[in-house]
Amino acid sequence: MKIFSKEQIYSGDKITTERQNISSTDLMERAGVKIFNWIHARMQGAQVPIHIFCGIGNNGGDGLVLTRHLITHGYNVHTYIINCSDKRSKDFLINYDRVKQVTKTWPTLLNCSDDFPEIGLEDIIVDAVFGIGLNRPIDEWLKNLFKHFRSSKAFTLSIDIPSGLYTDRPIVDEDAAVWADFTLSFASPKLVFFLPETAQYTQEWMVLDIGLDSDFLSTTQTIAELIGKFEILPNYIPRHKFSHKGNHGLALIVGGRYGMIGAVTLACKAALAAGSGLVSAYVPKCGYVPLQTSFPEGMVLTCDDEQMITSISFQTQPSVVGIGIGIGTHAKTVSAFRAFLEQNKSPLVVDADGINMLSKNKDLLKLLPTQTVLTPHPKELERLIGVWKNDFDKLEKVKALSKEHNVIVVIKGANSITVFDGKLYINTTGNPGLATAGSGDVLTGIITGLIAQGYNALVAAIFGVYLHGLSADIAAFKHGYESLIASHVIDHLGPAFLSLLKKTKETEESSQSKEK
Ligand SMILES: NC(=O)C1=CN([C@@H]2O[C@H](COP(=O)(O)OP(=O)(O)OC[C@H]3O[C@@H](n4cnc5c(N)ncnc54)[C@H](OP(=O)(O)O)[C@@H]3O)[C@@H](O)[C@H]2O)[C@@H](O)CC1
Ligand SMILES: Nc1ncnc2c1ncn2[C@@H]1O[C@H](COP(=O)(O)OP(=O)(O)O)[C@@H](O)[C@H]1O
Ligand SMILES: [K+]
Repeated sequence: MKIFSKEQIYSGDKITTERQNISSTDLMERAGVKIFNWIHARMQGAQVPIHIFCGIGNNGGDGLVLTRHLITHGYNVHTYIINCSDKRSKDFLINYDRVKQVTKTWPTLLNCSDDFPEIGLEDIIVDAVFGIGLNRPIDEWLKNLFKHFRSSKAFTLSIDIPSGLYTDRPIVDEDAAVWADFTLSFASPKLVFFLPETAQYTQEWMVLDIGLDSDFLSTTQTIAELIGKFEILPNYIPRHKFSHKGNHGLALIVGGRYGMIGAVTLACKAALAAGSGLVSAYVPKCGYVPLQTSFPEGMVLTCDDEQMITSISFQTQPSVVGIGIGIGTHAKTVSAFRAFLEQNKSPLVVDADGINMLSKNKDLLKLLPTQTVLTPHPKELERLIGVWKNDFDKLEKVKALSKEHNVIVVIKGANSITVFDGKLYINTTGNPGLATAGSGDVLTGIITGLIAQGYNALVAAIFGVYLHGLSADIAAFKHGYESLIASHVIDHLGPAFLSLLKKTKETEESSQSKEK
């Protein structure tokens, strides 16, 4: 699903009204009706007090359309206008007048020094204060209003975006935005729903289709895309009946040191379970017996050193090399890594200490083949790009690194983001059960295994992150978040592939889906 920028949404609005020959008021009516339908389907006329807080722009206008339809359907509605500015949008004013036609009770005007209305625990708050048009910090009174929402503990539904959040900037203060239970967003979810500093402001979200021009929707290139099942499926490469292991590549995992052989084992197993035809490990000698014992499907190559990798040389030509897991950053290992990069001809996936070595020896970045996949966790990323001021700054820094060295960077975490060529691919699978030792090693193995069998590096990174999360989601049903361990993610890769290919509704990967 595309994630449009604020500018793109405004232009989509304009194009739609022109091409469909409708007014902006008509489009607002559509938006408000969609929200009404969503509420009505769930509330079925229940007389729970609904408090609708409207700003004076078009987000407030949406709130007023909703007010009118709720009133005409007999709901218990209390509408408030946040009267902090003299400017009112045209469609706000039109809908303000239209409310008059359905009730004798005018919305309550809240001047920005007034007391707040009482909100009961069982009531519902609709937040239509600001949408994507917020353009400056909000004042103290508004912050206190948002705090009042929060302390009421009433269910809070935000329209389009939790008020107070910008689409393209961080907020400085957690009281400066509404903490929504649910957000109904128009046209596309907003990027801030997926970033660590702002995701907390909405627990759940859904996109409402308001019939924007279909050409606009399909041809507009966005800088961010949400990756779900329907983005992944077209990239899936089916197996041929007569294929043999030689058709599905050789993945080589290079890493490990004394005490860190388990990480390599996890990555190797994951590469095989992701579909690589053959998998080899390249480890120090101490890894030979454990790997041969615990990973009978694999081959094991060793360097001369017992405890750590001091040279990397092998006779085979792997389809891809996954390097860095548990490898350490000893000077001898750095030299071996440098020598390897100078003559390497295979595509690369670099993780963990591989990334740490790149961070400490930035000249090595120049030796990476194009479209190398880097999979840093937040600390590794910080070593690589430096401290960031906020999520937006982080994304810019990663884009710059990716562009300069022509590499694909997977920013790991909840909603991992794969960055390449200025574009962000935001993952929708995965759960906090993945916050466990070794889950990153499994991810590296999966991506390496996908490249081995012929997926291009960008697809492998996006698909690998998706599959890793999906497998963890399936495994979490059995094991719960706490008991989920990295091996379970490998064990459930099979069910993850199957669920991806199954055509039933139950395979929908997330409740956060586009409206049907
Ligand atoms: N296709 C779609 O997606 C559709 C979108 N629609 C809806 O339109 C929404 C966007 O509407 P919008 O452009 O009127 O902006 P909105 O967010 O209502 O706020 C602007 C007002 O707030 C004010 N203001 C700003 N900052 C402030 C501050 N800190 N403190 C105080 N005031 C502040 C600002 O004042 P000004 O800068 O003019 O002085 C202005 O008056 C969008 O989110 C969606 O809900 C649908 O109706 C139809 C289809
Ligand atoms: N809360 C979370 N929700 C979803 N995925 C998560 C969460 N926490 C961690 N992950 C995923 O788990 C993996 C952890 O990787 P990493 O920190 O490198 O682990 P390790 O070094 O132990 O192998 C990443 O793929 C990350 O995206
Ligand atoms: K809002």
